Amino acid sequence: MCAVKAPPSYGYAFVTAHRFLPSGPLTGRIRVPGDKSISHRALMFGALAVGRSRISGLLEGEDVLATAAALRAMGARIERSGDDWVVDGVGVGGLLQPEQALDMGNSGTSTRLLMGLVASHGITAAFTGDASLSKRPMGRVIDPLSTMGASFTPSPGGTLPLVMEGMQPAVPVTYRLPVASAQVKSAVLLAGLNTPGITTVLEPVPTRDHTERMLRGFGAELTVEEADGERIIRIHGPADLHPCDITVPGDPSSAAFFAVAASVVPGSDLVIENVGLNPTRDGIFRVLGQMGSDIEKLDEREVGGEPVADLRVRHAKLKGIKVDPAIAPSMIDEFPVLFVAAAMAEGTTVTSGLDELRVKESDRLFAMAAALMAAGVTLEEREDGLVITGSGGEPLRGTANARVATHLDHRIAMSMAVAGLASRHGVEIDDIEPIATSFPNFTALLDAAAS
Ligand SMILES: O=C(O)C1=C[C@@H](OP(=O)(O)O)[C@@H](O)[C@H](O)C1
Ligand SMILES: C=C(OP(=O)(O)O)C(=O)O
Repeated sequence: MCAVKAPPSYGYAFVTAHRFLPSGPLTGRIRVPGDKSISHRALMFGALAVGRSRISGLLEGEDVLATAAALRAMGARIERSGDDWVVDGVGVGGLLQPEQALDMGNSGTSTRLLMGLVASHGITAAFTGDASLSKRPMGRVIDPLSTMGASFTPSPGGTLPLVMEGMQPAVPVTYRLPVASAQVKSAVLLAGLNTPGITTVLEPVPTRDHTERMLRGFGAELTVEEADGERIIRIHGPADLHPCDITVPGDPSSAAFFAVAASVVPGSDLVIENVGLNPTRDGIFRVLGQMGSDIEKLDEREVGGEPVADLRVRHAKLKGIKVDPAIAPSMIDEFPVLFVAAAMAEGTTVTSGLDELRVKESDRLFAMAAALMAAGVTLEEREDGLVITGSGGEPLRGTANARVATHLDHRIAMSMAVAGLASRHGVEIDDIEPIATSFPNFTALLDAAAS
């Protein structure tokens, strides 16, 4: 443990550098926090229901808390109650105009989904975010929401900060997604909640389907059909949402860091409890399986309408593979840590079709290429993926003073923490503060599993 707090270069809060040292086996049982995507949606749909929803297992990460704060600013009551959270909704159409700018912090999901909600309410809202979020493209939601009637004043390049004016009643549209994005799909469907008529999203490449599953659970009239190889999702508005009790399963994106860590650190035998395994999210476990990992699903069950299991992960000799780009949407946030698994495998791993990684919290292809090279990994950065030559299970050989830059990206920080466990000298990360956006107890769990 070497944590050094220092003033940041980007202007607020603190940065905390941390060296993740080579580790002994990961063992025992751990439980990762609630799913981030489901937590955002539970708060939003609860806020639009008439009555009180109760949420257990909510992720208390900064991203989800930014969603909660924004919904409060628009009239919902959201409070922690013991271990649960309660949400008193305002009803679809009932969002109030926020008095101040909505601070979205680091969270793309909060921003794009809330823009969808505001689009069909007769209110004006300003959205701001941190240095990372302020670089991310919002044109992808501005385009369809404009055709529904909302108007926008974004910063140059279609980014935050921006001001938007919703339109009530908005106009129902049929929108074919030009990019495989659950955030864009959800923004249009959420705008459709308060739009009279049928709003349709055509989805050529399936993405995570929590919005569809959960909106139906809250009582929306939403149908999903498949035709000519695409999903057709229709929402009938205006919708009446009824309150729900929701149990949020563990986040597979968070579990992935521990699944890779236990796979690459010799002697590991770790159980990760309560992991959500929705087929639109479980690509990482399928790809690790193709690489020869030893991951067993125990006690498969359903939690909150989602498939869940405990995962027993044992150290295994991984081999490099060519990753099918078609699997990317079901593991889009897990590529940084997959690259670490590839760095420890025998042979070469080739990834492609990953252009979307360039517009996440950081350019994740660039950031991971630079970080892994600093950790001693041989790789090639291509336009749409990385080609990584694995160490064959040998600890990564970076120099003792190598330091990696996380670019305000929690997933780069956690992936390189895992690389540190499997390295000869450890890996120093310039700033671990962003980890709190999605996985506040990450280092505590790592210390517990590796002790
Ligand atoms: O809808 C969601 O909850 C999310 C969708 C994905 O983003 P895109 O829709 O931009 O791919 C993912 O990267 C993000 O962490 C969460
Ligand atoms: C991309 C991510 O989140 P968001 O888009 O919500 O910032 C992520 O959590 O990896």
